[in-house]
Amino acid sequence: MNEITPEIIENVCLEKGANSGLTKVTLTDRTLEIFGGIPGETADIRLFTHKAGRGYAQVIKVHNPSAERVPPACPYFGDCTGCTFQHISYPHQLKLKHQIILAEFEKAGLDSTYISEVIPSAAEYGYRNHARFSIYHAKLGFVNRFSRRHVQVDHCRIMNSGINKVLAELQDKCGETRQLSIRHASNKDSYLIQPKLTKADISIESGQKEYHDLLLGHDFCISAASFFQVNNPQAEKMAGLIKKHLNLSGGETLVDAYAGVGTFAVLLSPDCNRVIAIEESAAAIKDARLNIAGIDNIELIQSKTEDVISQFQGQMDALILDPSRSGAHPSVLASICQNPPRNLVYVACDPSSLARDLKILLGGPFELSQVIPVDMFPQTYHVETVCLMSRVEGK
Ligand SMILES: C[S@@+](CC[C@H](N)C(=O)[O-])C[C@H]1O[C@@H](n2cnc3c(N)ncnc32)[C@H](O)[C@@H]1O
Repeated sequence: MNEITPEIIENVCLEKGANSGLTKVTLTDRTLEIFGGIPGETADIRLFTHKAGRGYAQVIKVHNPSAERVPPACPYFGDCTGCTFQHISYPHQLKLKHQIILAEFEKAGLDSTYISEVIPSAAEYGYRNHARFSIYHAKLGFVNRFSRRHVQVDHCRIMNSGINKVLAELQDKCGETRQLSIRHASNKDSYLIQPKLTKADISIESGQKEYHDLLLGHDFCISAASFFQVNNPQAEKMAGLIKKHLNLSGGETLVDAYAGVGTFAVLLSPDCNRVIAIEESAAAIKDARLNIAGIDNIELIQSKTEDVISQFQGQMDALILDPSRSGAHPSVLASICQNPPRNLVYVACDPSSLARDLKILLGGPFELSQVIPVDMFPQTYHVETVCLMSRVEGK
């Protein structure tokens, strides 16, 4: 068990931290990770937890604010730790995200010169179409990741206006559940609340099995259990980057691995002869079946990518890999290296597993064209990365 302590330590110098958006303080007996700081600042910090020479603390007073420090837009920032970067100017957030990817590349011994500037999100706030609230005594909010204290949140600045409307409606009324997922389309008047709420004072409909949203004008059905990109305009930009790199001329076979509800398969299908979309989740495949209605060149395969990718040896002209945070299974990478498509795009939400997987692909028959970070998640340290690769001729 961590020890909870109100200890305050004054005048510590904040150093560059690990890649979780936190700064670091090195004391004689312990190293602390610090929320709310910027490297180079001197600050007073309040200790949350410490154990075995490690711990977490939060900035409570800054003595020499960085030029990049801005007032957080949200009154909950710090109590709520969902956002880690609200105290940092948006251009500097982008620089930090660039550095996070660069650090992972350097750790893995990869050439970081391919990493371009981070593509900013036009909306710095109000961009998210999906919220997962924790509930305590009927109140919706988030759990502070260090103190584990529940923080009631009446308005979340990074969620879209639809989610905030539902939040206002449901605040204080959700005692029948501990978690609540609210998804609200960015481009349609469609929403989903799970689980179903049954209390008499709740007038809003809940328990929807799915909702719909538009990406590049295409209607996608998304079930409660299915993944969908949380920042629509950035997802559209990402699809554009992938399309440009794959440079399809209509005759190719594209494999979309980790396909979700068919997002990239659908958006790129007009450019190919055949699209094979592989996805393990039954819910996402069910959605994808609806999403490809009327498109006759997409085949859906419900399977783990590692169990089927080798079946397409010699058939793949182009490949999209968009795995979850843990990255691609080693056997997927081995299979791709054995039978390389001409063009490959790896979309990653975790820079560390990306670097690990790139090491294998670039040690094989691929070369990097460009690594393009896309800011899907302003105000947080998270970053999406689109890696554009091609087969090295003769390899
Ligand atoms: C980051 S999401 C990407 C989804 C989709 N490409 C999109 O942009 O909406 C990763 C997807 O991979 C699926 N997945 C996770 N592990 C998998 C595996 N081993 N094989 C196939 N799909 C998997 C998840 O269910 C999820 O839908």
